[in-house]
Amino acid sequence: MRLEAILDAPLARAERGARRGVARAGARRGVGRARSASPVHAAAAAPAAPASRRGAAPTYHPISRNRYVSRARMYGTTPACQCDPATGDCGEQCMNRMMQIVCTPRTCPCAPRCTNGSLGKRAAPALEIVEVRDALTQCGKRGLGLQTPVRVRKGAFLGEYCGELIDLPEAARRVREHYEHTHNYYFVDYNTWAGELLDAGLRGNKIRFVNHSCEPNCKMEKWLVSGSEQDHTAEFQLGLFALRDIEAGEELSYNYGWSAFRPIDVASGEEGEAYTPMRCFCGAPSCTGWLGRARKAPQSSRPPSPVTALPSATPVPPKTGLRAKRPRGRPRKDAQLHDADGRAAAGAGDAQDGGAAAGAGDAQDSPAETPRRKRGRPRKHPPGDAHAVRAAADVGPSAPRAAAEPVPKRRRGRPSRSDGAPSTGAPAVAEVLDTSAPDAPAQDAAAPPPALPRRRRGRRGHEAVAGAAASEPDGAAEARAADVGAEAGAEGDVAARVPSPVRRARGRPRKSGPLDELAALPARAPTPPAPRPTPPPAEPLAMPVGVYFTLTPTQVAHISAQPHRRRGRPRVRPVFPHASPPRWRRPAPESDEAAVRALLL
Ligand SMILES: C[S@@+](CC[C@H](N)C(=O)[O-])C[C@H]1O[C@@H](n2cnc3c(N)ncnc32)[C@H](O)[C@@H]1O
Repeated sequence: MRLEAILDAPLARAERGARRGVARAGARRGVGRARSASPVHAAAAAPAAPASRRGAAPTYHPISRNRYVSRARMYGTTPACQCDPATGDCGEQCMNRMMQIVCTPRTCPCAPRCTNGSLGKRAAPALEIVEVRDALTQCGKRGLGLQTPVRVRKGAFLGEYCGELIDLPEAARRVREHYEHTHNYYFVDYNTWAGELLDAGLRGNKIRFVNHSCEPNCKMEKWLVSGSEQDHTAEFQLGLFALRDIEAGEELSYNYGWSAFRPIDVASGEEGEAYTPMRCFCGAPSCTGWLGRARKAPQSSRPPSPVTALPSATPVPPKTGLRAKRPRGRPRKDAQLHDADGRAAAGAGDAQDGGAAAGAGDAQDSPAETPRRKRGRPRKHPPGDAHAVRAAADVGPSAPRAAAEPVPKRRRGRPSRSDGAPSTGAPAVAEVLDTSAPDAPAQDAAAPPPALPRRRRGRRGHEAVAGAAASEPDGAAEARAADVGAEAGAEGDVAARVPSPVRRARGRPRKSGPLDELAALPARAPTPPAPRPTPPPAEPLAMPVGVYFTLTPTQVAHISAQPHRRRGRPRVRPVFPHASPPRWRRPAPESDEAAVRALLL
């Protein structure tokens, strides 16, 4: 008896805590105590613990706003809308609302009547969410689900997807320690380019229970709540909205856009090929049978990844949405590496994270388009001048609409492969892959040295992988690099794809060298290349997450107009909206004497 009491104590404490938490939440939202006694609720809202301890699905801590685990929250301003405070309340015509930007009460002209505030504070939909919480229900093979007990109109806000902001190494750790054996994943993509996810597995709210459907009745949207992409201070909120009128008792669902999460995929255009297929049990008439893209899932030759898939947020929009941004010109030579559709999809997916910019830039690396870049007006700034790019795209959060203007300038200004300037763009895995395959014959001594542009592309791609490795201390990036290499083609050897030191040499090509002497020798019968040793299977690090495709064209243009970002975590810049200038900024010297004195100090 005493032993049982001891064993039951943690669970009992957890359930008491869960009841208290639910009761508190219910009291805030006007829900009675009786509902919190449901065992489903107790299990769902109990404090988090590894599932292996109790042999049950992992529980979670209920939270009502995002927690920042891998970094501190960044603060910044959002643009003020143009609504008329006399008549408007930031309704459907609010510019911020249309761009999925949350109004800041401090700057919104309609405050305090603004209805476009933080998703977590939107009062009217919150009532619906409370009702949805009580409708947690067993959904067979899909586990728990969420349904609404009241009728919901189209476009209604149903709740914010709350979770913990984590980076990729932390996500990998959580998958291995908490989620892998449950096959339940609660990651959604937060900032692709920064490698950040929102995880509702350990801490979250009821929106985490919304299942995937191939014919969803909801959609997940990503709203900017503060800061800007340009300053790397952007923070977001994810919200669930009704796609159509939803009847009472209907289960809520959205299209996860399930895919393997690898930041470098953003640039490669190979999104969707590497994830571990998971069967979809949504039961929709048009169900593809798989979470994600059915046409690609069965083709995956990779063994099931231990770090498997997880849901994403929003449905993949028609890929034609960004096709207009594709550089004009002849069709690309390499259909796989420069897949326009893949690029468009990837660009759209991370458009919020600057991915569209990278997509456009990488597309211009296509040899077919190189001559086109040299036409037109001469550049005002030297190629690769980040300031020039920034100046062309200098749109602050207070001028979101002007962001669409500089897009073409920026793209023209991107350094060509032949001008020798360092790339300002984010190197893509596509570059690694593109370099590898064509340059493989260069190992043959009789072959001429490879062309310089390809060497550059390969080097940049290599640096991308190396940079990622440097930023991830536990070697996750190496694993990912190997993973990407394995997924890139039949060879699966990322080491063989990384250019040799000779090919990575900077500067003009040598006039003569060992390779030239070899090339000058009389031709001989080509010897078949020696078979490459099969590399040991790399530990996969594909963490399936979704990609958000919810940007409006204006938002896409806004992000496309911004300079490329570094990979890895963004540099956090302090924001001083109201404070005096920082101390380290000395006032400009007024005279030569003052300037000399300032130099001497
Ligand atoms: C965000 S959770 C959704 C809530 C989950 N059903 C639960 O019980 O906690 C995502 C997980 O639900 C399952 N799931 C959701 N939709 C599904 C579907 N259409 N078919 C199969 N499994 C699904 C998958 O295991 C997935 O990893």
